[in-house]
Amino acid sequence: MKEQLIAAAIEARTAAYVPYSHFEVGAALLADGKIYSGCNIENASFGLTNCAERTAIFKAASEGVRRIEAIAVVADTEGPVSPCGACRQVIAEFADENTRIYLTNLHGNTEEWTMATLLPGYFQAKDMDKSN
Ligand SMILES: O=c1ccn([C@H]2C[C@H](O)[C@@H](CO)O2)c(=O)[nH]1
Ligand SMILES: [Zn+2]
Repeated sequence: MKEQLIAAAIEARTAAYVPYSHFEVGAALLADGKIYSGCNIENASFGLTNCAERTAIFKAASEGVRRIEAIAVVADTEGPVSPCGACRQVIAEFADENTRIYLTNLHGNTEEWTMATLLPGYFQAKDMDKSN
C-alpha cells in the first residue's frame, strides 16, 4: 500500500498548477479503503495557493472521510519533501497516532513519520476546553 500511495502521489503531481513557483507537489491518502489524491494549486494572489496535501485531504473530507490511515507526499526535492506548517495542522485534524505519513521525493528517498513528530503540540479540539 505504501508503494501504491506513493505512485498515486506521483501521478497526482502531474496535474500541479504552479505557474508561479514551478514547484510541483503531489499527495495521496488512504482512507475508508479508498485513495484520494491531490496536487498544489497556485493563484495570482499567492496566499490563496492550496498545497497538494490539503487538496487531497479536502477532497476526501468533502466525501465524508474523517480518518486518514496513511498519506504520501512527493515533490522533486533533494531529500524527502517537507510539508508546510498549515498542512501539518490540517493532517493532524484527520490523523491519529497510527496514521502513517510518507514523505518522499522523485528519487525514492522516503521517510515515515507520525503526527507526534510531524507537528508536536498541534492544536486540537481539546485545546478549546476552558478547564485545562
Ligand atoms: O508540502 C508542500 C510544500 C509546498 N507546497 C506548494 C505550495 C506552492 O504551490 C509551492 C511552493 O511553496 O509548493 C505543497 O503543495 N506542499
Ligand atoms: Zn502546505
